Amino acid sequence: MPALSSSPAIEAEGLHKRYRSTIAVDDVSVSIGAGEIFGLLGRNGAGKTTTVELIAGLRRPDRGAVRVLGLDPRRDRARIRQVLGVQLQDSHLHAALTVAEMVGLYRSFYPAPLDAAELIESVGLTESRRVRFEKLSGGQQQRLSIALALVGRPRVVILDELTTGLDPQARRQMWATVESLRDSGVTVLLVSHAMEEVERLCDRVALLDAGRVVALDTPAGLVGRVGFAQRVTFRATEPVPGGLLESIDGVEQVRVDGDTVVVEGHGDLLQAVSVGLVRAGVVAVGTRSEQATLDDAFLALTGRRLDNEEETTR
Ligand SMILES: Nc1ncnc2c1ncn2[C@@H]1O[C@H](COP(=O)(O)OP(=O)(O)OP(=O)(O)O)[C@@H](O)[C@H]1O
Repeated sequence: MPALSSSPAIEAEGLHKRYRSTIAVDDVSVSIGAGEIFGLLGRNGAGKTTTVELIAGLRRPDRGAVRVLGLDPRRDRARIRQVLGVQLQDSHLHAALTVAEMVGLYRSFYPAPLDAAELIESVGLTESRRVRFEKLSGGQQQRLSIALALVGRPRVVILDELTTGLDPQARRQMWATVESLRDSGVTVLLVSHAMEEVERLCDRVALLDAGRVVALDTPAGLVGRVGFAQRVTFRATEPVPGGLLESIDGVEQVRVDGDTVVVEGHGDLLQAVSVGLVRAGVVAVGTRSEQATLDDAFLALTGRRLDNEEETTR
């Protein structure tokens, strides 16, 4: 096998998967470098889970090819199992086994597994180590499935919806776990629909929509495609004179929805808008300023927000 540093850890080319009438994955190609944290971000049903199942060798693509550390995940199953850790949504684990028993069982599959007590502690399950899987909360089950993905010291890890259903503290703990994986050179493929998580953790992100990669870049690179950098929102106590906001330096777009005004643009927008309103004698209340986010990038690229509740907003 060639030196890992010079060859991608994961290479998928032209992946295609159809379930009856649904095209779940449509010509997806990604090349993920060793030691990278790579995010697959998209709405529910975008094809994220199917894509990682194809990469992990759990499903057969209709077309396309996959290599993980130079191995074919479907042909080289035994070797893949030693180097690839997979945590999928809805893992069906043995309901009657306790946390400690499950970790013990999985440790037996690997030549140099992680220390059981340390692993259980790292996912915050020490107090629950004698609790059976079926009695764990959803968040605890999820943390156990992550521990089991890591137990064999994999060089590549696939994590599907890492922190869905976890409380904020457990979520931060999981993020720290992923960051320490990266620090030790492990390649992480992270599936998520939580943009905050992706923005914080990922070196690069593929935005997936309706089975296709619509953009692939660093989080900052994706946000840079939005067309504006800042958004200022306020409520006007009286109508804003026509053209006033549009004439302010840096303003790109103005939207008015009832008494709420949204201004998008570049530079020190908050300062510029505030000064412009004061000069015109307009009193603004509830003013807030935000940076453009991955969600804005997703909206700009697909016309829909990542958040499934909110359909097209412009
Ligand atoms: N086993 C299956 N049989 C039929 N259709 C499927 C199957 N698995 C997924 N699909 C469909 O394929 C599409 C992609 O699903 P997939 O689970 O890969 O998306 P996802 O982005 O992971 O979504 P989620 O975040 O909801 O898991 C969806 O339309 C889904 O309904």
